[in-house]
Amino acid sequence: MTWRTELERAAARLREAAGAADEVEQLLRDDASRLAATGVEQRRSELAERLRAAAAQAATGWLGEDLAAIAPGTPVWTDAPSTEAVRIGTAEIDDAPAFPALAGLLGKGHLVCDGDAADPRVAGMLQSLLLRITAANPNLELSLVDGVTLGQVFAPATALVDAGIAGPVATDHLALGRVLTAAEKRLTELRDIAARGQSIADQPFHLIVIAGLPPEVGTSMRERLAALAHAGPSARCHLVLCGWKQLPHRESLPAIEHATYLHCKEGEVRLGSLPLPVRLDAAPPPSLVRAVYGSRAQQRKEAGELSVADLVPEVLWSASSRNGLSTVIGRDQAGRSQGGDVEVAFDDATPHWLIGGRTGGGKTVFLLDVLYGLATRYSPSELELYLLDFKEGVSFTEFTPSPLDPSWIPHVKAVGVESDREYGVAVLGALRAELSRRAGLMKRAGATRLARLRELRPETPLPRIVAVVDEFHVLFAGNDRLAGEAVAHLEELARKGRSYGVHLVLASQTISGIEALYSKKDSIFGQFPLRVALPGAKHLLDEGNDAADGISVGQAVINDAGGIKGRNRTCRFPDASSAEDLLTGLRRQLWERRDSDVEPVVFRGFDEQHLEDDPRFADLAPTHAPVALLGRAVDVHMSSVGYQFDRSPGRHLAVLGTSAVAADMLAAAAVSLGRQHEPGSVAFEVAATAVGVEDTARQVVSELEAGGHECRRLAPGSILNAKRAKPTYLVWFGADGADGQPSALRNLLLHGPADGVHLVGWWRGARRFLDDIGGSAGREHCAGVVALNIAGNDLAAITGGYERAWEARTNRCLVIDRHAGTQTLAVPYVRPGRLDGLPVQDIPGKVESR
Ligand SMILES: Nc1ncnc2c1ncn2[C@@H]1O[C@H](COP(=O)(O)OP(=O)(O)OP(=O)(O)O)[C@@H](O)[C@H]1O
Repeated sequence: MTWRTELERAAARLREAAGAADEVEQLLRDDASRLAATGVEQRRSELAERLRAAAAQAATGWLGEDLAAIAPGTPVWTDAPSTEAVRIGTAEIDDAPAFPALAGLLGKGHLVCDGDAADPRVAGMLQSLLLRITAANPNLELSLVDGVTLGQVFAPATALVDAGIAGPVATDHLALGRVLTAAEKRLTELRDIAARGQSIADQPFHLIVIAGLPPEVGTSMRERLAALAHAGPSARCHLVLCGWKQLPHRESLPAIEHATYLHCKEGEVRLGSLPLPVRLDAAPPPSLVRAVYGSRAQQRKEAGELSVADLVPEVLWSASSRNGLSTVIGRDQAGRSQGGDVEVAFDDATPHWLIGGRTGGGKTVFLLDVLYGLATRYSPSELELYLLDFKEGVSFTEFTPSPLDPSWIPHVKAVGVESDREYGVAVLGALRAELSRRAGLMKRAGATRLARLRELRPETPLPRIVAVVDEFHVLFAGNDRLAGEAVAHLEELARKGRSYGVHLVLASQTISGIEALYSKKDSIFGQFPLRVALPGAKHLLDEGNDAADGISVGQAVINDAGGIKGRNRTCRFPDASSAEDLLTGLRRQLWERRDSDVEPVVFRGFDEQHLEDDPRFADLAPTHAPVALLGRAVDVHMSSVGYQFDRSPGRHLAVLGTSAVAADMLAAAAVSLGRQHEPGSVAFEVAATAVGVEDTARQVVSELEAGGHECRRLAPGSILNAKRAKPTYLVWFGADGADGQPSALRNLLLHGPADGVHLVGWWRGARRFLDDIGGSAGREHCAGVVALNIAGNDLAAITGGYERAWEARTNRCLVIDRHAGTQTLAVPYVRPGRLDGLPVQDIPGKVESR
């Protein structure tokens, strides 16, 4: 074969590679006549020059220039290149560089090399090729496989892996198998799109770079590779396949179609049928690598992420919740080029959500994103929020007023922070009652859907309700009565909420604990089609759906079909915790638009409750049915808890327990009663026989006197035999032992109410109290009992009821009215700072020891 024929072939290959060699061919044709006339040397150098020029046209800039000559600050390309050729080395004539050796890759075919990355020439070429392709293609997905150097050859590309442009480097045949499976799946998807007549031109190229095959790779995997090579180019999938060589005693290698072959011999590398040896490109300079990969990673980060501001719609409160609620939550990596925004919805298809992730996995941030997204789209007449958090933390406090910022999110009706299980159950119970109310409304209106009811009853506010329960598994802790109630409420809400516009979001670090506890798992959790798996989520997606295994903080797998495979969307969601100023501004904006000044109820498990803050206390006025205010109920609205006095038998009140909180409760009772009587119509008597109550007693006296009441201090020995000429409240701090006159006490309990004489007393010992009132026979004579730190058994002995389940604990009391048949768990009224000042052993919660 003549030199000229060879070069013509070379030109043909160049054209194949670059699609730009027409010109080269033309040049060769034009020169044919002159070639004969001039010397070989000159002809060679002329041709080399022309080929150099043609190659420079076919592969410009990042694709063709000498990487060592490119400045690190050179920008990567923002538009896809118009040519398919990429330089892999330099063709040499007589050991001197002649012109760039190109291969057609993205948009064209594959590059196959019999050497692998264990050969430094191949390693260098791979590194420079990867850099060129990355710098030139803004829309690229990479899969990196290295079965020969354990990923070493791709170490410079770590930034691409971190940014999600490349998957983690596959170093064994199993990982290679996963890469192939994913590529085959993508291929099918793109082919389907194309088959529907839609363009795939704006889909990213997928380049699989195999630096060397893992040793275990067998026939079937080689055949899969060949099949992928066959079908790949039409679906924008290309291969750089190194280490593709016949092994001794193995069956023959399948052919790789659409490929340019690179043969690495001992001292020489040949590219396709180019008649010249090729010196493969060396590894690029590290500074260039850092600059290119860093800037691509940054671009990917910016393109793949929504900011918190992107969660907010252009116009606030303009959406209708008639058919459901939805908000954007993040951006989908794969769908980036098509916008890729991921929305989540509460609608007929996904009425309830389940969110899982390990501690620090981003649950709180995800919830904040969702809640701000919803609260900015829907007005409070379209959406109400109930937020419960069972962990120690501050997740939802930002929706509520604080001393520094009086604003709140107007959709929020109730927030539980470090909630009691009782509070959680109370909120769920209230939502269930709302469900029933809506069911009644629908029946009467003849509607079967919320949307229809809203049409028929436009005057009735029927917002959708979203209840978020963070760390919901706490509700089930204990497997007791409360857990049973919680399950019953959740089941009902999950089953019927869809029809009535009540939606649940349950978030937890794990649901495995609950699975073990409740065989009803399927019936409950089957009702939660939307699954949000954050890093470390366990048992949230179907078995075998491992989409959440590799995600990092800030990413979520959203699955809208109960966790089944094939319905995952992995997205990035913005970090609300880093946008405090923006969120504060938003909260203010929403707050200023509110049409009600009713603040959300905030239940903070460990907050003190004070009588002075009770709106009911401020409204007290003289009445015939006075009520001693004692605390705030652990219910949705934290309603005030009182004990009513009238002239029926047994209307006395005993506060039981060693805690000093009892003295404060007596004070709250006395002061609130004082407000409900005209001065002079009743007398107050105050006895302080317990140690350490003198201050409180004195304060009660002075407050009652300030209210115009007659108020007598009684000394020990004279407490029960004082003459009472008018209705009287005997407020007794430390009634244990009945001042040595148990029979006088029983007499007072028995006959007092008829004359308007009532005892409001504190007994430190529960059994002492029972003895003083005459044992179980005397129960009927004191209908009001407040349990502080007393044991459940003792309480049951006093009431004759079933209060054995009572568990005394910090800052809680049980208010029992035996006549009304009520038992109310409450937070007792205390003097401000009381809990801070109490020694630990005196805080109610420590059951008295006997
Ligand atoms: N989308 C995100 N982007 C970047 N960082 C995030 C993102 N989400 C969360 N983080 C980071 O992770 C930290 C923990 O997140 P978050 O408080 O939401 O976790 P959590 O799952 O609620 O944890 P815990 O249950 O322990 O409270 C945040 O302070 C933030 O720094």
